[in-house]
Amino acid sequence: MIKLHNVSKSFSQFQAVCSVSLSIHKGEIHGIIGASGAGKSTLLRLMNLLESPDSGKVEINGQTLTSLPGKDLRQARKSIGMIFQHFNLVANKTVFENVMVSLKLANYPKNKRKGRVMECLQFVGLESFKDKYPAQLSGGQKQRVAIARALANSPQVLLCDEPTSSLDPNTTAEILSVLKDINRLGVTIVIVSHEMDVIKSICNRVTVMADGEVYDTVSIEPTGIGSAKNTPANFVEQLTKIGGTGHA
Ligand SMILES: Nc1ncnc2c1ncn2[C@@H]1O[C@H](COP(=O)(O)OP(=O)(O)OP(=O)(O)O)[C@@H](O)[C@H]1O
Repeated sequence: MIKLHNVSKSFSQFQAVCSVSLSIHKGEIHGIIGASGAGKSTLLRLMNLLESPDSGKVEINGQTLTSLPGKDLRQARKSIGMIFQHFNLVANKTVFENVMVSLKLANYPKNKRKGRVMECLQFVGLESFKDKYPAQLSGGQKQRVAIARALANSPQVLLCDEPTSSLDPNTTAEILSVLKDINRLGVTIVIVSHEMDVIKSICNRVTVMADGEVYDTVSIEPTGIGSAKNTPANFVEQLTKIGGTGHA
């Protein structure tokens, strides 16, 4: 589904991602974990070319994103949604308008836009909040709007950058449950998180990063939302000890 081949990215002299090769399987929920500064967010942003790699190749669904001209890249990006830790909503637009932006940018058929926005808001349980502004919403509600916006163009992949790191445990569980529902629709999910319990509760496979490199990728049995309670101090070490189904 997503294939990275020897992908590298530097900022000035600093190499944030060093020759990473990784395959994300269709339909899985794939976690990326590692210490602060390990390169997790950069790696995620390389998957949709929000960061362009210095070298290497990024493939999605057999399409090599790194060799597509601008117009084709914009088209290919419609199949990749993304959500962020701080939601990135437009403050002076309503919930409805925030989701609409995504359809306008993708040139979605005009006569179907309103219906599609409402469908997406319904999916995340926020149709009655459509005329509110982001400042009138809780963190969890803001993330739901961001999810609705990311889903508007029916992506095949959803990239999630620390989607629950600003949320309390109950709201985290609610958002993870929405992500699980999205995955059941067939959407492949990649989730960057430093929260071990988040990774353990929903991911099928996990990639551990350290110093810009992939330390390991392991399969795990998701424990279920809300059931994993530990947040170990040394999560990289802990993760490699998870008694899952072994190397992937
Ligand atoms: N746009 C940028 N300009 C300069 N340096 C950057 C940029 N983006 C990331 N970096 C650096 O690259 C390294 C990896 O950053 P990245 O955000 O990918 O790590 P991370 O594992 O997601 O960390 P965290 O968990 O703290 O968010 C860091 O040292 C960071 O300072």
